[in-house]
Amino acid sequence: MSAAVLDVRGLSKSFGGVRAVDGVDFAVAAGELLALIGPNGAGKSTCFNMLNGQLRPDAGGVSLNGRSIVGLPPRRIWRLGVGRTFQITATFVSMTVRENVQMALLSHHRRIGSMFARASGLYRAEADALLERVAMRDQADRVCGVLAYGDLKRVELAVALANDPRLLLMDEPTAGMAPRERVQLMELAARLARERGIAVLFTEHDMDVVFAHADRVIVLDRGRLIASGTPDQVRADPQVQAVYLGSGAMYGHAQ
Ligand SMILES: Nc1ncnc2c1ncn2[C@@H]1O[C@H](COP(=O)(O)OP(=O)(O)OP(=O)(O)O)[C@@H](O)[C@H]1O
Repeated sequence: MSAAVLDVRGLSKSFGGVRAVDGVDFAVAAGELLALIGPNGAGKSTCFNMLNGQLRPDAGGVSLNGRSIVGLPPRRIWRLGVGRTFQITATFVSMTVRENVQMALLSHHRRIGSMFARASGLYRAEADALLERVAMRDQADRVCGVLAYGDLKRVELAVALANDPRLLLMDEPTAGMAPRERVQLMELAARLARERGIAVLFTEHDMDVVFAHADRVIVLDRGRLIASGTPDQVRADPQVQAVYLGSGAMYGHAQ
């Protein structure tokens, strides 16, 4: 396994008396898909929001390729190579698929100041190359507002890739998708992660997706890391089974 892209040590955050994230340690390597799972309220979103700078940790360290990013504003963290795909898709619905990716490329290359109307030829080839990678090239001229949900998620992946991320945070990437689309999206994410050496951290409620696509899994419960290992190790862990007992989630049913 290559050196960690993301290294998290003792990460902690409380809200009032609630220890939302409590002394959590983990690392993600280049090309690796790490799933962060846990029941509702376990601390997954709080953890994500500390990694992307939306929340400041009370304690702990977060480093990206050996550089501390704790306390940096979200924009700076994004610039350093932390991309994110959203549960609610973050594309501009009235713009075309290609324009959305061009906008992301303009922003990455710090040319967002140039008038977009005049700049519509900029990064067109790069945008099309990214769209090719996510199998959306043939829909480049459609406005995002008319796309099927699964297609929109692939555009969102291309938008995230435009920033050339070292770490990609995917917040429930397959929520709202049909089973076949879920498999396709996660296979695509895994392929891109390996090709580009991107570390991927994702949260997911669908255990089929987690066990089929994660290289490793970490489990939070009430803010604490209770298990980590391969999908098989985590599935067989009695503490993990106890946390999920009765939810049916460990057996592939909706939570
Ligand atoms: N801004 C906030 N103010 C107060 N409490 C919060 C806040 N954000 C989260 N919490 C609390 O922190 C705990 C962890 O919440 P968090 O949203 O991180 O869990 P989660 O694992 O993402 O849950 P879910 O799967 O339901 O999205 C919960 O008890 C939650 O109520």
